[in-house]
Amino acid sequence: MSDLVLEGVSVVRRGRLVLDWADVHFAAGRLTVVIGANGAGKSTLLEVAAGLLPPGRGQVTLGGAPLAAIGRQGLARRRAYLPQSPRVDWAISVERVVALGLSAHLPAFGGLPAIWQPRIDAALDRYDLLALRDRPATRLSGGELARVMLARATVGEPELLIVDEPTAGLDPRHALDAAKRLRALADAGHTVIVALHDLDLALRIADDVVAVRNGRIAVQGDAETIFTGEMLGALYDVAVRVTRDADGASIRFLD
Ligand SMILES: Nc1ncnc2c1ncn2[C@@H]1O[C@H](COP(=O)(O)OP(=O)(O)OP(=O)(O)O)[C@@H](O)[C@H]1O
Repeated sequence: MSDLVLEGVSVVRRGRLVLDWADVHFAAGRLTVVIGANGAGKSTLLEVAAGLLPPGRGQVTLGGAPLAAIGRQGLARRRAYLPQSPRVDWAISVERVVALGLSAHLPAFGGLPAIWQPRIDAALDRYDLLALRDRPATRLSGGELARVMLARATVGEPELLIVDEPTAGLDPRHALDAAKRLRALADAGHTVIVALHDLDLALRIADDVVAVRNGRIAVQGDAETIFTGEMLGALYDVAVRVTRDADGASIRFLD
């Protein structure tokens, strides 16, 4: 498993600097939560980290190798990226959508080799989708589709997993389950990067935090140390109290 490192990364979109000299270290075996206000640059950071948006300046390396040198197929085998609000544009079964997560591993021609079927079944089971496997993915609720997309992103057990707001639209049971699955991947040594607005969930699952403000990395490091009311207050311009007790930590916005 490999660390993902961004060095001096800047991105200009439509003439605006939206990521300014980002130096970020995403460690293998850690779950890093990316937080920040709307428009701060979280999705941009994740797209660059996934190798989908080339930075105007700086470089991104996985296990010491620049993403460009790893190549598109090599990268597709090693990392999965789940964008914010993913869509399915035509009627394809839930099972087929999940199988798409294996595309980079499959031979170029022919059907799905039987050896992969148990992986697909396990991914459907993990995300509580067995009853929906033959349903067209265009006929699902928002939360059901979000679970399908998580199953697709994780079915290949990618070394690097990057997910943007994966729990948006999930009910509490499924959000907690999804968060636990992401945690389990990090515990198994994978590099897991998750952008989240749900700060309670972030506190619950993060090993590390990267806080983005106005296109700059405001702070990054161990969640225990830097997840404080003061840091969150400065990040979101709102008074925040972080309380830690026997049940874990919780966040209260005070105004
Ligand atoms: N495709 C694009 N073209 C031009 N500007 C963009 C594009 N995508 C994002 N931006 C701009 O880049 C900045 C950062 O956007 P980004 O989506 O990275 O923020 P974010 O922190 O993920 O926000 P949110 O929490 O609302 O999802 C914003 O000012 C946004 O308007």
